[in-house]
Amino acid sequence: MNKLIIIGVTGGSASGKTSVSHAILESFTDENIGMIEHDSYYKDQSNLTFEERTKTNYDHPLAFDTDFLIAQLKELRAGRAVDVPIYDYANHTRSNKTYRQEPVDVLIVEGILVLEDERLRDLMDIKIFVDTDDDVRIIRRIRRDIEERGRTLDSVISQYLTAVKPMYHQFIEPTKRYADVIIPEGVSNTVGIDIITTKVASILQENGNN
Ligand SMILES: Nc1ncnc2c1ncn2[C@@H]1O[C@H](COP(=O)(O)OP(=O)(O)O)[C@@H](O)[C@H]1O
Ligand SMILES: O=c1ccn([C@@H]2O[C@H](COP(=O)(O)O)[C@@H](O)[C@H]2O)c(=O)[nH]1
Repeated sequence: MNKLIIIGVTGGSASGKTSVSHAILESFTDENIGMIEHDSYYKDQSNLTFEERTKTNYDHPLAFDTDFLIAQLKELRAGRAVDVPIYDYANHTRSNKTYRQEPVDVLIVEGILVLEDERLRDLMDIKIFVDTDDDVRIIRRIRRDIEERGRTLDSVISQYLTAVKPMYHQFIEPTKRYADVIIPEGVSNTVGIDIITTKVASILQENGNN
């Protein structure tokens, strides 16, 4: 069995983490590569009313069931498939659906707080921080949350000021110190993406995965 390579991709909300992760995935069309989002492990809140769920701080480490993510990463590392929960952003809770993630050679683990937990960091071979200015991120988030996550302009602004911004400065931005690579401007930074894919290819070769 090949050794699993785990790549952590973090940065603030709407910094471009998903776009960077997809760019890395697309560079390895022949390899066995996959991606897991930390957001899939937001805690189940089906015991709360919708109104109560809107008040949760989704940018705090305690909003996530990181123990479950770590357990599933260890299963994948042991060569066993896992059933990843599917999160429902519009209803702010875990759906009752899952998807099957088979064991892979390279796995990207993406999310705002994936470098915050030391146990998660210790599982990673490469740690990436996508660094995008706050004003660009809020503009992108307004558009995305209204178009894709069922939000109003007022709710996006209020959530940004009360949770997203303060939690970014308290918990996310400080994890930049753990990153091996910082990618300013995300997916537009083609040199940064090339450097990462070259490194991944070299680890795969060293491990004899090809
Ligand atoms: N470099 C970029 N230039 C323009 N738009 C971008 C860029 N990177 C991401 N976006 C857009 O910004 C939004 C958030 O990007 P995404 O990669 O999903 O960020 P994250 O995963 O960090 O929340 C998406 O609508 C995406 O298409
Ligand atoms: O129910 C929820 C769960 C999460 N959020 C917000 O999502 C972002 C993280 O996703 P990105 O794709 O990295 O932006 C986080 O900032 C939470 O505030 C939510 O609004 N509701």
